Amino acid sequence: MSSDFHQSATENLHVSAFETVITPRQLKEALPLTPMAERTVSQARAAIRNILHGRDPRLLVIAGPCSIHDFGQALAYAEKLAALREELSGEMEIVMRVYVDKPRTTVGWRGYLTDPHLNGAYDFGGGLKLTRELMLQINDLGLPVATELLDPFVPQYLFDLLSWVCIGARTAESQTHRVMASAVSAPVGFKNGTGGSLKIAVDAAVAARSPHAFFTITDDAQACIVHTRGNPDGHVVLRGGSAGPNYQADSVAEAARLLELAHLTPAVVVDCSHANSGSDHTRQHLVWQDALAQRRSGSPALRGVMLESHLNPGKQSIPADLTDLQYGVSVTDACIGWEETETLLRSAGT
Ligand SMILES: O=C[C@H](O)[C@H](O)COP(=O)(O)O
Ligand SMILES: C=C(OP(=O)(O)O)C(=O)O
Repeated sequence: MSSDFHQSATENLHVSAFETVITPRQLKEALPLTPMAERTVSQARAAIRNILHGRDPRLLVIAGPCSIHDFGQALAYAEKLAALREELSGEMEIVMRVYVDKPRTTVGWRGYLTDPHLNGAYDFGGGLKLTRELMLQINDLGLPVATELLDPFVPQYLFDLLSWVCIGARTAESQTHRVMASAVSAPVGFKNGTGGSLKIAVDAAVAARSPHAFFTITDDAQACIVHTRGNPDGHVVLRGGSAGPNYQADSVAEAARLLELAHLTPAVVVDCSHANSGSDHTRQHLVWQDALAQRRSGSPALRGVMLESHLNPGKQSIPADLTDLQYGVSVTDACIGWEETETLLRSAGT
């Protein structure tokens, strides 16, 4: 940890340390994209684009833990999901949620990327290495990876490994995130705001479609300005809001209408969790079934569904003694367990 930073009467008054960290180039040289991972990402991005733009009738399914907190458990989940992805590939394009950077309503554990040891040590360098290794191994299984884009410098380290990216409900209105999304090589879904505003998500997709310029770092961690071309694959993720759920047909139709008005492809993903389930994992199946019924009744805009799912159902608080953690149970939002995940995914075609 370096304490060598400039302090004057007007700056760094609330800072205790600056700490240098591995550069994007060093991380990518230590853990390079494998040929298999490159194939997984390229093929999944193309498939997801085709689904979003209505050229592939299959369902996009983004399933996985609310947050990753254990490497081995994440990989055990990935192995099961990779097998199911293969089996159900005629009906759906399955992508795994590998969410490592968590936005908190106030405070709380911020995820595997920033605090991989779950102990408040904020070992970002370790979190970057573990996350890249995990995402590589999952891609090497042939299973594409999805994550939430939260921290502005993370894309340089990890985004060659991502097939689908989300801007969450707490940041969809943020210009910083919208302009970053304009640079992302994968399709980006924008959640409606926590208050329920659909306009926030549609405005975000409109903003991200345009070219922008913003501050970031190069692969060598040199401060730079990146000039972007704009992301043509922005879409909306309905996650409910403080007034209640918004997965129903009228909300999907309204989202599609607003996207079309903005000259964007009317592509909508329904999140079965968060405010659509009242954060009650035992209600996710109701949203899943409703979304599938909408598709069966011919709703063309509903192109994808998100599930928060882990090896075991429910959630747990992070205990003081980490050996007390229950195996495969979420440490953030409650998830459905693997058994129910498998049942729901298999039921999609019936
Ligand atoms: O998806 C996860 C959570 O809903 C989000 O990170 C907010 O969590 P919190 O309200 O527990 O802080
Ligand atoms: C934080 C998440 O969702 P939201 O932004 O909808 O709260 C999430 O999907 O992990």
